[in-house]
Amino acid sequence: MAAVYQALHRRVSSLVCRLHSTYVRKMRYLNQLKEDDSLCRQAQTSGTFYLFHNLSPFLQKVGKKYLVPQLSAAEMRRVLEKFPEAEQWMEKSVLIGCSDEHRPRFALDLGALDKSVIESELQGSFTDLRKALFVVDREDSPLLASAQSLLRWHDSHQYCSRTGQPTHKNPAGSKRVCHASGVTYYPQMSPVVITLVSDGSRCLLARQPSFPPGMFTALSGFCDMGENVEEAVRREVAEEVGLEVESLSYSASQHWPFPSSSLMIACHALVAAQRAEISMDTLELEEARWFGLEEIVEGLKRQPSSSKQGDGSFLPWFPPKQAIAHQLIQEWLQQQTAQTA
Ligand SMILES: NC(=O)C1=CN([C@@H]2O[C@H](COP(=O)(O)OP(=O)(O)OC[C@H]3O[C@@H](n4cnc5c(N)ncnc54)[C@H](OP(=O)(O)O)[C@@H]3O)[C@@H](O)[C@H]2O)C=CC1
Ligand SMILES: [Mg+2]
Repeated sequence: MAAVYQALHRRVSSLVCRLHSTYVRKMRYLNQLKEDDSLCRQAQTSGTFYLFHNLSPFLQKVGKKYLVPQLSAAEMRRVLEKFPEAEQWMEKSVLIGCSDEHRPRFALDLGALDKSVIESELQGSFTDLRKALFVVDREDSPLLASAQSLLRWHDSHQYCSRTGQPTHKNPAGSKRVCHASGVTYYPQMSPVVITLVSDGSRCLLARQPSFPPGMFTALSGFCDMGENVEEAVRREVAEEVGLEVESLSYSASQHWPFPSSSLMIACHALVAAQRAEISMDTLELEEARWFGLEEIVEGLKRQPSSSKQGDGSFLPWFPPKQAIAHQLIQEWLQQQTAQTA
């Protein structure tokens, strides 16, 4: 009877499994790898690897395109064989996803090894993430950003903040544990609000002194402890430009790896047109001003390289498509165009 029941159970489970979408099965598999250490160790032998060196991803230039190569476990072993000290280094890798066919993907930072040896062996170069994100294919950018953030988190959480003892990564890299205190540490992101303020016919963009010349973007700021998104938006807009938000709406979110790991929560906010005089926080911002529809259209067309004028000043340009600020500006433009049509 028990055997019949077990067979029936297996049949129902496999039917349920087949009914699940590719996405659901993929997420379940990834979760299993995080929970089951021996399964994850086994997966490392059949997975693919993205390489980093001191947090810079490895890219290959083919013609004009920059590719993000995935190395097989065998290729990884061949690279690591060149460094006797790195024999066990595949264990340092962290799980960053899997293909639809459940081939796991890992990221590994080889920062302590001679980078020129790896670059010539694999015919490519370790490239600063600030450049890499904007030259690789659009679907590769989020992967590089989250892989680097996870590697950065592990690098900066080597010790327990309670005991000072080393912490230990689980095979998937989804947590670190201090054996002395029993404390488990999980990777963290800082929530940041990014807000495109409008007065109904214009939108407000600002620049910090550290931005490249001519670049303007939406207002942003880290959420304070205990704050919700609405409170953070209202406070940041009040602090940075002295305006009071009347209403706001959520647009989208994005993980952003700079300077460490942030969850950017993007919103549109409205201020009253008759109370739209800017009073800028000069400690954080260099310039903050209203932009009309035409100026936004022109700014979106402009490249950083074409923004410099004969007199040395710069015409405004906006963040590239990969940044959520770009999406906010595009949405505002569409809304204005629809209103004026
Ligand atoms: N993807 C996108 O489209 C955009 C992304 N951004 C990102 O948004 C983030 C926040 O924007 P920003 O205007 O600078 O933020 P804030 O307006 O909050 O000001 C930044 C300052 O806040 C302090 N701070 C408070 N909490 C943190 C924390 N958890 N981590 C780091 N600093 C903190 C730091 O001060 P101190 O150093 O004095 O301690 C820092 O200099 C930036 O990292 C930026 O890269 C911004 C615009 C567009
Ligand atoms: Mg700010």
